[in-house]
Amino acid sequence: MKILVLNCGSSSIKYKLYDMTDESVLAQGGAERIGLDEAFVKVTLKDGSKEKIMHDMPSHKEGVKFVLDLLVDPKYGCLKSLDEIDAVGHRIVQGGDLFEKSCIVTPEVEKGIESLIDLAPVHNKGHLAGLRAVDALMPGTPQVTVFDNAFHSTMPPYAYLYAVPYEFYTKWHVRRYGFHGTSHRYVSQRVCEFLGVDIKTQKIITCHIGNGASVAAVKYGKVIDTSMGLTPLAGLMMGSRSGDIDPSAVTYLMQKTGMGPQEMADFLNKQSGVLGITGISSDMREIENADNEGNERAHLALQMYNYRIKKYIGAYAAAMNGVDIIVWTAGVGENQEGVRWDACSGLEYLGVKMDKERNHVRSKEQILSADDSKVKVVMIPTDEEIVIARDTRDLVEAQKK
Ligand SMILES: Nc1ncnc2c1ncn2[C@@H]1O[C@H](COP(=O)(O)OP(=O)(O)O)[C@@H](O)[C@H]1O
Ligand SMILES: CC(=O)OP(=O)(O)O
Ligand SMILES: [Mg+2]
Repeated sequence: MKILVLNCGSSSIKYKLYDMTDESVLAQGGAERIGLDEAFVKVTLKDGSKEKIMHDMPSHKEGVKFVLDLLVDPKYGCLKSLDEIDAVGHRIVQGGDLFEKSCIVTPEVEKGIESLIDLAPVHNKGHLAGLRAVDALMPGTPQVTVFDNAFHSTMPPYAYLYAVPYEFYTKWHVRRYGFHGTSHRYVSQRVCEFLGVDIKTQKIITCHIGNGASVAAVKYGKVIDTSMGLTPLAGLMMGSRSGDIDPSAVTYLMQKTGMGPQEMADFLNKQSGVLGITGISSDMREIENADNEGNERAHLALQMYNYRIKKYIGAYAAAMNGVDIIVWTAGVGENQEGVRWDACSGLEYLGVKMDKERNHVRSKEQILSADDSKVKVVMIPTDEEIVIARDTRDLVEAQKK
């Protein structure tokens, strides 16, 4: 069975084509700057090298079409015909309380995802455009949606409710949902396989630190709390998102500046976080470089960023009455040793003792803590796409029966 996995962002499409007989990746790449000038696709070639192909993609429909064209291209692809693709799996960030499990796409599912656009404004619009583009270009091909909030659906009400009038929850579904669930699920399960322990006995804190970033408390295999909330804006400080902020600061600023809700939401999602503090970039590699060159705001942003991760680790150790494993994953978590080192320093009281040499590593399954550390700190490179491909295979096969 061949499965195409698509992660359609607001201006990007990441794709991976799998042969599910051995879960090998047949083709992969990513389109960027969709809807903007100078759009391009970066394709990983068979020898592992990457090539950038400039191509105008005014919308996701053209983006998906170009990705599909590349899959049947003799140089960049590996298929003779798109008919060889048995199913397409999509990452969907917000399923709200409509979707707590992966599902086969029907017109009702599409409508449900559309109704949730306001609760993941940066993400759901692109996902829907991707689903519809596949519908139009590969009619009849089964599609499966895998939701970022699904793994967090085990949180108890006392963790997911906000302390506002209860009707806000019953009428408007305002509550904590949590995101990056596919990643938190993958790394919490994988770290237990890696360490040879039973997940049902472990208290795990998973740190998914990428451009979007979140922490989850996974107790005995189930999420009991996570840092993102109603939308992916809450919790940690991120590339361009504020993370936690006093709601009064938001209403105060709206009064003072005359900004409306949409404009304010744009500021909090796109102009805040590391970008907002430094004025340099939302890309953590650039911030690390600027810090090394003595830029004070970059230094401050890193201190804020790491301090907030540390606070969530402490909070979730308290929530679980201890912690056995801390996992680091995603772009920053896998590549930036300084972030891991700072966020895990000063946690000796919890039984965390990092090993500097082991921590000097990138994107590899590896223990980062010292042998005598009570808590195992481990890096597990995330693989959201394989989880999506497996769910897609399972649902499509079950439907055939
Ligand atoms: N070698 C690297 N490759 C990719 N991202 C990296 C690397 N080192 C650091 N990063 C940082 O990781 C972040 C992107 O993480 P990623 O998990 O890809 O985010 P997202 O999936 O939310 O786009 C950026 O801030 C980037 O600077
Ligand atoms: C939910 C979320 O923040 O996703 P991403 O990290 O891909 O932006
Ligand atoms: Mg990501």
